[in-house]
Amino acid sequence: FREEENTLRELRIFLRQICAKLARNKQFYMFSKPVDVEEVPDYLSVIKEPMDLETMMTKIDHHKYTCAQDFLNDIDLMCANALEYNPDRNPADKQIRHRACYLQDTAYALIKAEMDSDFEDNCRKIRDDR
Ligand SMILES: COC(=O)[C@H](Cc1ccco1)c1ccncc1
Repeated sequence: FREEENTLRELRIFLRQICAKLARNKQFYMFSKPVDVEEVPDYLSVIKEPMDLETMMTKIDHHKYTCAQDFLNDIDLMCANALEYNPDRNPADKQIRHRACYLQDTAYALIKAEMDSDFEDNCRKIRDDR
């Protein structure tokens, strides 16, 4: 219906703002584009479903997200990938894990702070009815 399309359009505009804000943050540069498999040849043998902010921006444009939780599920995936691929207790791995957790908490906080819960409930209803 037209009302549903208006709601989903508003969701896409909102999610693009969140995604752009995260991608602008210098601390999250390693999440802004796909991990370079030239640089890490074994990445795809360890991580079955890579995810990054540029890919998420494209998914918004392709109408892949019908509610904020779908978007946050990809944030969770991106974070889990970083924890899985960088598990060691050396400083580099510890820093990327910390950044992954910081990005995840920031994404949830931004969405909770700026999204009306009735709006998200409406989006979830549209998703579940589809
Ligand atoms: C989400 O980013 C990653 O998991 C890669 C893994 C990686 C290891 C070596 C090259 O890339 C990363 C990039 C930059 N700094 C830390 C780790």
